[in-house]
Amino acid sequence: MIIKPKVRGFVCVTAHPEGCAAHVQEWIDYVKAQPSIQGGPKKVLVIGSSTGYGLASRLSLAFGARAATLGVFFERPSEEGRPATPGWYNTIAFTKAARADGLYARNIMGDAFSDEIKAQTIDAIKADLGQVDLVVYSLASPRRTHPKTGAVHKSCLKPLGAPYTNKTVDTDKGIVSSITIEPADEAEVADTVAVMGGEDWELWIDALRAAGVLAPGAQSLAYSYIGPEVTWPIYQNGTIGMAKNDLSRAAKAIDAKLSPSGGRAFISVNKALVTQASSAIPVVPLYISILYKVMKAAGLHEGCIEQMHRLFATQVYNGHTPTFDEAGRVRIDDLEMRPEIQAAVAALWPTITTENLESETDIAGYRTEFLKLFGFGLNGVNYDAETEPHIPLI
Ligand SMILES: NC(=O)c1ccc[n+]([C@@H]2O[C@H](COP(=O)([O-])OP(=O)(O)OC[C@H]3O[C@@H](n4cnc5c(N)ncnc54)[C@H](O)[C@@H]3O)[C@@H](O)[C@H]2O)c1
Repeated sequence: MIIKPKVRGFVCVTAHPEGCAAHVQEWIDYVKAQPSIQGGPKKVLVIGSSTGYGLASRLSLAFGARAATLGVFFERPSEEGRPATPGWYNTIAFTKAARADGLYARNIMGDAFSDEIKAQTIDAIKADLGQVDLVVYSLASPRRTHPKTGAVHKSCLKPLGAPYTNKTVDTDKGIVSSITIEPADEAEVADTVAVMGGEDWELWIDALRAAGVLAPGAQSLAYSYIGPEVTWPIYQNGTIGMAKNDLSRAAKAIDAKLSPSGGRAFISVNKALVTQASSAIPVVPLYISILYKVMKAAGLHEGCIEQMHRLFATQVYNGHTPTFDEAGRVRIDDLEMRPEIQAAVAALWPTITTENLESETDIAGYRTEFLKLFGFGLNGVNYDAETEPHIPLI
């Protein structure tokens, strides 16, 4: 099958297996070029391990600290005439490379919100690892079937209280327009908290503890975002922000459970980056396009792999302990939030139009990164050649 990108709105419905493998290899090469992480975890469970920050976490710790990794994710396999989703191919590429390097890597494909996948994961830990010393929780999902009630909760990205109007960009067509988003009702807030809040993270930790598969001193972390005021109505003060507040609540509750044995749980606030999850948020892709322009010009740009490697190498391991902000979070978004970076973004924001989008923002870099998520635009891959889309998971 010859596979080309097919972009529909904020998703690409195709993915290229060799391109995804080349993308994973770029990340491995980055990690291998850094000094190794000392005192890192030996056995790591990553929930949401196939793309974005979760994949970058898994890969940093495998190749940077030689950790054994167990990954949990939910991806769609290939079908007749249709490639699999990128995380499927990423996971195969990661696993092959890790095993070739003598590293343990095992994968569990299925709904992490379910009791069944939690049980399968615990069985895998018992069989192969005994216990894990780090649990990374990096799920981003549009829906969750609640394991106890069976209710299906759908998350939404809406402001609270009043409609929110701002600029947004159609990243595919390059059109800057004004968007008004109506506020969420109470049920939508509750649903978004049910999907993206902390309850499932707590259920995971409770299940792992009850099964005795958390090592003494085990740590757990989850990821959040704050960003600039221009995005607050839709992010920090919107439905997703309420879910992230609940994630912070869960971090404290989990921390209280892990700290008696010398462990800890905390949230890392990460930089805004192009991922499948962030491309779906109104306004944010325009912000990212401007931010990339400003951060690249300042020599401060980082992608997922640089962010996660820096998190583990400078905040968690290598003899470091985390530096927490006033709310107890690690701020690996520190470079994004520097006053001079935010001032430059804020100055550009009102001036951006469809006409100057290409010259004044890094929309080109946004598009390149977006296509890379699906394995397109990687050096050394022949996109005109036949490629095998049906690859079994390993
Ligand atoms: N992208 C950003 O700009 C950004 C910034 C800061 C924080 N974050 C946070 O980082 C975390 C990860 O987001 P991302 O951007 O890397 O997202 P992503 O879409 O790249 O990755 C999501 C992962 O979750 C997995 N997943 C989704 N539903 C699942 C399910 N039901 N069962 C099992 N696995 C499932 C996917 O397979 C994938 O591995 C989120 O908490 C997000 O809010 C993202």
